[in-house]
Amino acid sequence: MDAKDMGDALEKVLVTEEQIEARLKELAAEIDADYAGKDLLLVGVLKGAVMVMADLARGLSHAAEMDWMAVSSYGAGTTSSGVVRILKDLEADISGRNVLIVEDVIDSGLTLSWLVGNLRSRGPSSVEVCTMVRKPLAFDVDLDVKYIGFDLPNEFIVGYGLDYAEKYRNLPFIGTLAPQVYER
Ligand SMILES: O=P(O)(O)OC[C@H]1O[C@H](OP(=O)(O)OP(=O)(O)O)[C@H](O)[C@@H]1O
Ligand code: HPA
Repeated sequence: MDAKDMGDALEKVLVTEEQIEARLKELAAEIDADYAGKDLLLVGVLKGAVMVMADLARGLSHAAEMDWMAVSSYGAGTTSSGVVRILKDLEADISGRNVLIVEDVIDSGLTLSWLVGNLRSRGPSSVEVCTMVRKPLAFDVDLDVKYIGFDLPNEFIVGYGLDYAEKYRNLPFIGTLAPQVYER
């Protein structure tokens, strides 16, 4: 799916496919350097992180492992409920491991702060966070995010894994939707 397939649903592109690709290369180089000689387990948060996980992992020289969690913090709408439930847990035992959580977006920060606390309680050597997008509300939460793709304003975004009502995850760029989409 691309902009031409969206009809009047696309409002604007905020981050292009080329910008995402270039930034992921930089982040992969940083991660390779930081974890050189160490074990690394990438933990993707389903479903939104699928795209960033796939592209980031392929950009690494490190023989990192991958595992997945699914948590639910959003209902059908566009605001976080703050209540987090584990829908799918990790298969890996992370005690003594270096864990890097891979996310598509940190918005209110509620999902990540809960997830970091949950994973820390399992005795890993380290827990860090990599996100494609961070939004300003996350500054209000005490969260240390080591790898950030883009800081974007407080607007609802779709594409590159991010959905509205489960759609638009398969856009190669990140953008906003025209207001009429929310009224349909
Ligand atoms: O910082 P927060 O306000 O907590 O929001 C961020 C979370 O919301 C999105 O997931 P969502 O629950 O929409 O699930 P999805 O990845 O399956 O779309 C996103 O992937 C993050 O996990
Ligand atoms: O802006 C967003 N878009 C899609 N999903 C999200 N989950 C939190 N914030 C967002």
